[in-house]
Amino acid sequence: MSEHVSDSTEWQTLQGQAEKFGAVHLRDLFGSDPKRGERLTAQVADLTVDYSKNLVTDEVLTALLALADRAGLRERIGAMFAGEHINVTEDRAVLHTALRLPRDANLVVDGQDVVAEVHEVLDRMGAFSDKVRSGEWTGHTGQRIKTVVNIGIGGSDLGPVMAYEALKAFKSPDIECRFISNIDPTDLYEKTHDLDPATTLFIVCSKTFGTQETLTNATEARNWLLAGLGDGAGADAVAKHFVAVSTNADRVSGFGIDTANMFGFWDWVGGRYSLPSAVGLSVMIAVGKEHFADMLAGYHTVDEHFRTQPLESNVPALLGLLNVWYDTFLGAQSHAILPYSQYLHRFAAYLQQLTMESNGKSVRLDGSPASFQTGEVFWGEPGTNGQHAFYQLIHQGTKMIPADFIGFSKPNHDIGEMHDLFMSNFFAQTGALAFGRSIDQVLAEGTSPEIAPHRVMQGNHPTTTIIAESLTPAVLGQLIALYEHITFTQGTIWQINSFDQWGVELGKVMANQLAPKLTSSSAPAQDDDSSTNALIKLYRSQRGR
Ligand SMILES: O=P(O)(O)OC[C@H]1O[C@H](O)[C@H](O)[C@@H](O)[C@@H]1O
Repeated sequence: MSEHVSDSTEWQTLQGQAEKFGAVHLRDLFGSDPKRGERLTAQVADLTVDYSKNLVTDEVLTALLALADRAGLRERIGAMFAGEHINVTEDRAVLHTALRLPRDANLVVDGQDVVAEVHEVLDRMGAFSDKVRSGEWTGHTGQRIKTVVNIGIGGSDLGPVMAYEALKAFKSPDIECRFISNIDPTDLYEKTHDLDPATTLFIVCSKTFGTQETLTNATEARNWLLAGLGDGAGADAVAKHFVAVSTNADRVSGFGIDTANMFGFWDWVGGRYSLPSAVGLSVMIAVGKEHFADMLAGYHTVDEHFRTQPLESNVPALLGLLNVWYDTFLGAQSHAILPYSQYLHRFAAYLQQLTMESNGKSVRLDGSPASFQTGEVFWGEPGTNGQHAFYQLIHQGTKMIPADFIGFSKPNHDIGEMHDLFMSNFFAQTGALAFGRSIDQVLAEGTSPEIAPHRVMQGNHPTTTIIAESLTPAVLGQLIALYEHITFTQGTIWQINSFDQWGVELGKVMANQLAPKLTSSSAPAQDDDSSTNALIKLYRSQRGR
């Protein structure tokens, strides 16, 4: 580990291959190998992954696998699953994979029986969600809960809201979930103004229980609840309408939530990896503990694949290596996530935190600056909406944007011919992106020579196609674990710490320092830079301060 992977001969080999890669076209790669599509398709759990439309030759794939060996990917995978403190800047184990171990597994880390603790919390979550779903858990006035409002941000929001939306087809018709994340008061207002406090349960979800946005929203939600319930509502009412998810029991009780109503997790779960922990409580209440268990089992099958498969058939490792190829060697800046499923409409947003907070780093584990490009910008929208918005730039723009197309053979709701039409777009797009339309084809269609260049599509745009039979809780867990391990693979090659997020901290500190200058009419806004000073002055004058 002391040596830099970027100084290795394997790295240089890939640089050499990248330099001559401009001449390679997917048309030729498919033309010279009629079985490429089948050959470069792999299976992980229920996911069929066709990576044949990527800009790689067998030579490049071999070189990428050699790079993975050089970076010690196998050993790093082992270290993560064993609970070694691979998050060196926080001296923590990285054990989100333990959250989905089956009950009969064994894992003792730092003297802690991890599996027993995980299942103890899962059991408490299951019992609680059963009570809420059945109506046995009632609010202050004795009415059953109709709306569960999760208050959290970042990893304490994006996972739950994504999974809740993704699994709508599996949710109880009697319970709706809402998610408040932004400290913008309009978020709190919009999510609560039409609710009845008597039938609303808040889950205050925060790993640290120190996040300004979440604690402020939770305080105002408590005010809203007590005001709405009226005279006599106090600590007893809060106990009926507020539960907490956190690693910090002291702060939870300091906030006024009984720790009997707290669901814990551990510092070895990063926020962006925390959906399968108690952070998923809102999702469990919505879909039931059995479906939640199916989701965890789905995660686990991909975890086991990643842990045990040789790298040449290890799907998350291969896709992670492809991302390194595009990003570091071919200079791609971004990566599109294009799910052909409306239920996955928050999936790209979820992956943004997972991938960009993990791999948005420019310093290596040994403290030296990374001398190459790391983490890509992840972005995307569900097909076919994206087609009518930004696909033009992918098809005919000047940028290389590798894209993941995620689709399902069976829809959760089948209506007429709609799903076949939907999926015909899915298949058509990856074909058009790969093979394009030549000038000869365009002219042969009768287009005038002046217009023809505008209608030519160069093709050669890389895509990966991921298909499952249908979007179930298990498949959702598999998809998330796939991307978690892709992210891990990239971070390992780059020798960065994918599990800290120091960059986020500065903004938090500065916001807290600035807050008094916005609210106090006396404190002059003078000690910041001239731009910030002027902006604060404007803000204060518009607020009448
Ligand atoms: O769950 P919390 O402790 O409230 O943290 C919420 C979020 O806050 C941050 O600033 C981190 O960058 C995220 O990784 C985290 O998910």
